Amino acid sequence: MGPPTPTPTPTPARRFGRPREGQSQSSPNLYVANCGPAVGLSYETIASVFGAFGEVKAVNPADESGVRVVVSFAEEGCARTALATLQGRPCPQLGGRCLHIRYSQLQPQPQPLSLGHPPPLSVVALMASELNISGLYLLHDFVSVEQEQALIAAVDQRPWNNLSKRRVQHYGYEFCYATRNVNPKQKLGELPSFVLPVLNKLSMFAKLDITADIDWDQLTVNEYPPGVGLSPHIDTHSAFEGLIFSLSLAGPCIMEFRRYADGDWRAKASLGSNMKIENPEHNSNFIRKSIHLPPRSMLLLSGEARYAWHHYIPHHKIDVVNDTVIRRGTRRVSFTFRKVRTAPCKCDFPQYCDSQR
Ligand SMILES: O=C(O)CCC(=O)C(=O)O
Ligand SMILES: [Fe+2]
Repeated sequence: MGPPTPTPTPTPARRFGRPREGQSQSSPNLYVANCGPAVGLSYETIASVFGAFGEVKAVNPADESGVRVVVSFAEEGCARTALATLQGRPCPQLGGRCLHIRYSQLQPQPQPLSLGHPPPLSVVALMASELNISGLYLLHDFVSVEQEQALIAAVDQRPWNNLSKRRVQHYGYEFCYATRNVNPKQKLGELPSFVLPVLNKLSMFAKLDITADIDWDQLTVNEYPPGVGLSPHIDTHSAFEGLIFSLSLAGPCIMEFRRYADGDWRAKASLGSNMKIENPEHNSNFIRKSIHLPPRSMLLLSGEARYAWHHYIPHHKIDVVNDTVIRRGTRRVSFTFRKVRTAPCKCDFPQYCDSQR
């Protein structure tokens, strides 16, 4: 068997192109060649280098090569200065690479409705910063393809528990789906040694001013067959501490975040409201934001993202990420790292908090 082909990140590449005839030749978007995750430069690093010229709204892959990106500034003037300063010169902050830069324009797109699937409900973000949810972070390429393979091989050698639509493994503490909680008095053991490289790398988040130096003691591995998702939920506040990391492996998914206007949908149902909301999917009183989680990316839920937003993986065989149609052809395996809570939660979101009711 040859080396695994990394699953390509769906890109908004076709959304951008060279300015066409009749289109303005300058733009807030820059096409930048010779940098990207394939040469060890993360989107965050690129955003910070270009951020020296003004507010960067997004850095997107320009195609599936991993060495071409589109940097979108909030203002055209900032793109102009960045292009004039960086074009064709070695950039010390980007490993001395010589960048090839030109303007790039957002191109009008045909609607993909003829493909026989519903239109996307909302724009799907590729970077957490686009969602503007406090405490939500996404790091692309958090593990290498080789590490991904080793992690998957390790869990495939261990027994899976079958749920109705997906399989799970629990380490550290068993997670009980009926109570959505753990029994803190029943420790199964330490986290397995095959996740140590991942745990060590979590300290990278310290750069984001988050103390990630935590003694993680609960790991849930989820295996989702193609098209299987996860119901909207907030991880029980009293069960786990305030940082939850989730590593996506093998296949991608879209994760939707929902902020319910009336607090927790369950609170309303249990108050005997005549709205009879038994399932959050029947309550439309929320705002939603979606993000694409590619394989090998690490998601962090903290603060408001962890405590006040439901997270949800829609049950779709086909996801539409902006103009790109992605078939979930492979299983997705996620590793969710959590710290079991030993004292009541005292978060700033009592309306969602089972410790504060
Ligand atoms: O699969 C994931 O990334 C999320 C899993 C999750 O939300 C959970 O186990 O509570
Ligand atoms: Fe969760």
